[in-house]
Amino acid sequence: MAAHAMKTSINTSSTELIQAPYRSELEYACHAVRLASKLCQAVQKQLSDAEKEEKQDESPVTVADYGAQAVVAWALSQSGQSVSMVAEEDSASLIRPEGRPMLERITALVNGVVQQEMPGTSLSPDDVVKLIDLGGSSGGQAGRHWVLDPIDGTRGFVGMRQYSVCLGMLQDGEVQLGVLGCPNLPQGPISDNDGGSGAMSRSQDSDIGCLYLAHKGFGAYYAPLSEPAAPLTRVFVQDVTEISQAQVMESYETHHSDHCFAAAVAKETGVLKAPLRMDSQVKYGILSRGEAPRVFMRFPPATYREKIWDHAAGFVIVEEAGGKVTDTVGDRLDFSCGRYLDTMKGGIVAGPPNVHAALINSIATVKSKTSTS
Ligand SMILES: Nc1ncnc2c1ncn2[C@@H]1O[C@H](COP(=O)(O)O)[C@@H](O)[C@H]1OP(=O)(O)O
Ligand SMILES: [Mg+2]
Repeated sequence: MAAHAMKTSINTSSTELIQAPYRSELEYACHAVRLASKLCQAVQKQLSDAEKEEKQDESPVTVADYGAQAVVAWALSQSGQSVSMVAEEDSASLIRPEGRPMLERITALVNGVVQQEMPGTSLSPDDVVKLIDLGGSSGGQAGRHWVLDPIDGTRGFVGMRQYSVCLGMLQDGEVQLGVLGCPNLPQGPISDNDGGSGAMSRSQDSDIGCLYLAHKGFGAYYAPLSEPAAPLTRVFVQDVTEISQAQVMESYETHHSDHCFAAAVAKETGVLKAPLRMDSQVKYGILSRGEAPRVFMRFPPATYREKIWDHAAGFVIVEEAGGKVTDTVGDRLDFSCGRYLDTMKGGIVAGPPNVHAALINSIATVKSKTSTS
């Protein structure tokens, strides 16, 4: 496939990224995430009041999920390089006869986005199926694999809360690039309301929508999601100088992460502030931007199998912002084992290094207290 000229996706001119080996790939990735975020925003705006109320009808999120995956695959393919992608969705349910109406809705949405980029382009339903199925790679230790969650935080998307478009790039088993599109995240200071639907109620504001990106060895950066030409700002995790003032970030959904266990760990460590509950990987973005001393903890049910696309982008962004991201025994996350993070033990702890070790110790203490009580 011939490479096409890219519109500006990020303004790397005054940053260390000028020297980075995967700078071009990062530019394509940022462009892809911006386009997919645009598609998701359009669908979320159209959610009817009934859909918001009932949260029963999963079709808007399904359409946006598939559509965002197709748009990312299309935008990455514009580089002219072959694309191997480990992504959440596949076309199995769309290629059945009863999936045809959904496939047609998705195709119309995808064309709406790609035609703005490249007038005259018209993708057929078959093209869209092929793009979605580029996500069927099994990843692993060798070669290059893009890692995509087209909508992380589907509950947040339907609930008009936070969600993110998450794209990472694995090269020989290491996450080299990460891009997080956070369409509902305020650009200014986060308040506790922003975890719920508070941020959406200020959706008329222009100060909503954030893009975080990182290149291994070359830093983590922020830009407003809708301003491709804006200069990138380098971001750093904030150290915790007073543990009582640190804030724990955790899942909004109670069944995604054990809030009681997190509260016990926070207490054991000396944290006094109430937690900030938010959906999706936006929490990694908030941690990396360092506006306040925060940490992120996730304790999923033991039966839950964690996927690489739910953490790859956030992982490299936080690490490049100077933070530490491990499982609950302090081991680095390993993204080279295929589609799942199967070596991860117990969940995820992320934060500035000066408090990360204290959290890991507290987890061990709380576990031993619960097993002996
Ligand atoms: N039963 C579950 N337990 C733990 N995590 C889950 C569960 N179901 C979905 N998730 C995933 O939790 C992540 C959301 O992060 P958070 O819990 O921090 O809001 C998403 O990746 C979501 O998947 P999905 O991307 O399919 O929505
Ligand atoms: Mg996800």
